[in-house]
Amino acid sequence: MRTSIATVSLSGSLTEKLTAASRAGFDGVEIFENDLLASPLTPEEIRARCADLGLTIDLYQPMRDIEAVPSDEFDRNLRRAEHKFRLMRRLGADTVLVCSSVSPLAVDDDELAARQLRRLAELAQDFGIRVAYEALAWGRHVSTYDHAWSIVEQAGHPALGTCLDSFHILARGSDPKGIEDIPGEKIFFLQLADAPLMAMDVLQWSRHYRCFPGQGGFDIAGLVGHVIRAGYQGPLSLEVFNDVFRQAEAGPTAVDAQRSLLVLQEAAGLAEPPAPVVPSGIAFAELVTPDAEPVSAILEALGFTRTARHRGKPVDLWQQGEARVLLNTGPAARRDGTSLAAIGLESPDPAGAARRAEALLAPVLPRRRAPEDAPLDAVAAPDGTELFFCATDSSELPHWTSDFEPAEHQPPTHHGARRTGHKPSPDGGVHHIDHLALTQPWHQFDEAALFHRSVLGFGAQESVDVADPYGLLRSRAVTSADGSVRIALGVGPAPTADEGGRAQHIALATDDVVTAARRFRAAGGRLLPMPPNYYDDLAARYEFTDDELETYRELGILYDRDADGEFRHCYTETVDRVFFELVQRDGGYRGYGAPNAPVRLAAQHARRPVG
Ligand SMILES: O=C(O)c1ccc(O)c(O)c1
Ligand SMILES: [Mg+2]
Repeated sequence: MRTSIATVSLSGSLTEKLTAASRAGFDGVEIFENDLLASPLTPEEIRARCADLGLTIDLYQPMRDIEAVPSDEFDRNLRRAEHKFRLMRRLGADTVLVCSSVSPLAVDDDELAARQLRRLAELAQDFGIRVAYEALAWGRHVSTYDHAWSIVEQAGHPALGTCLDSFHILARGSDPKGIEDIPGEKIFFLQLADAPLMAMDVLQWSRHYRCFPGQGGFDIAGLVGHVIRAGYQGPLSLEVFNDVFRQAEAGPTAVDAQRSLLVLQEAAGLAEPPAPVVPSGIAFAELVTPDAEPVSAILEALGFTRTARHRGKPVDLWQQGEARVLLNTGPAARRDGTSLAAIGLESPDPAGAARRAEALLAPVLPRRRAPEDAPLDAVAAPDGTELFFCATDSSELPHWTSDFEPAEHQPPTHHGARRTGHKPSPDGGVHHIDHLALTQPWHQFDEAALFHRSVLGFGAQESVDVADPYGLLRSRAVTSADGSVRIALGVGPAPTADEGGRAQHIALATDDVVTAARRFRAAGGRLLPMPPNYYDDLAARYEFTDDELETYRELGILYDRDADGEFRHCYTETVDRVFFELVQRDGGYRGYGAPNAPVRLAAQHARRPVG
């Protein structure tokens, strides 16, 4: 279907918004009146700019407080409307949105509302314009879509129809099934916005927290299904008032918006992009660092072995069980310091995964980063992390490991060997990467969750808020259905957050975190100490033996439990942005130890040099 976006959804000048919408592949725009008022361009110039960019102007909006008012007031409203109709002619826009009145002058009289809207439609018709009447969820007397439709129906004029807005409909808790009772040709416009489910004033909710479909808690695809079954033929148009998007760069926001519509159309059965290819494991995590020493020392103390080195680049492969960490001391590190730059995802069909990603507007990266590399399909996540689709054990596909040659004087390597599953390692060894935690730029949290869900076919868990001593951290995990890939997406306290706010980490799975922690320490590793008060509290909440508790306290091991299992975890020191976590996940524990995160964050802040 045709796609459109309201200029209010994007940041910047009108010109910047139009350019971003066009580049992201939108067919049209809704011009928000304020964007036009503030623009130095004449209506004719805006019209020409849109035409140059291949955009139609699908809606001009909003016209407010028109209907159900005393007749002298209505006469003034008609005069105002006529003025706007002339403007719309100059713009080349043929549909105007009229939202239900919030005026104290408006009376609760549907018959009067219908009569006045009919009069407005007659005037509009003289200008070749159609009026789309929308119920604002906080309208004074009209606040539901079915009420707005019944007034439109009463008015009975061909130039008057209704505008449906998913936010107003779903925020009021209306049943969208009734949409199917509206004749499709009377649905003049469809505006789409999602929102996180919150208990708050509906106007504030709408003006600040709307988000793109798939980023909130509403069933937008279900609603669209009803609208399509009603026979609606117009565009799918995004109208998102959001405090974050207002500040973020328009270009990436427009791409995020277009991606949300692609996924929405797939969910509503209106489009069939290449199917998701869900990754089946983490092949590797790649750290870049300007100085290999500190991270190598930690890896070594954790029991990793440097098993191989890249044939053409300063990249080492460190391995333990199925956990593989690449340590890259190439040029990128000088720019970013120590950070998690890339993730290798085991994929049953790397080319298919890349096709899916490309169809969903993920930036596809060159298949070879350097001439000597094996060709690998790769895309960039919104935060710039490179995602490689790998097939470590496939006989037909190029191995990423073939770029590496065994390190000298090292024990025999396992890379390239057949996957044997996760062998129990009661000796405290690490057998695989349990999860990766990536901190997103402050304005890309919703985008990141939608990206990982839609491009990689992951499920997204609920977002959790974690108290940091200097702000609030939000975290949301995206995982493959079987839990073989888990990525925790976080967002730091503030745009200006220090490096701590942008920390990343690699969590390593062990069957025995106590032994693993002891071995790490015995090998010279430094564990993050936790405050004694935490262990007092653990003693109050759970029935540990004194010995057990003392062991946890001594090693800085944290504990959590859910309905399915238990979680024990501890942390290494931090190098620049990066640290490691050792985790023991027992039973079917699904979380990431979120209740312990405030204590961990405070402990990490306490270790940071004061500056
Ligand atoms: O918040 C508002 O005023 C407003 C205006 C126009 C719309 O289409 C809408 O959904 C909300
Ligand atoms: Mg609307």
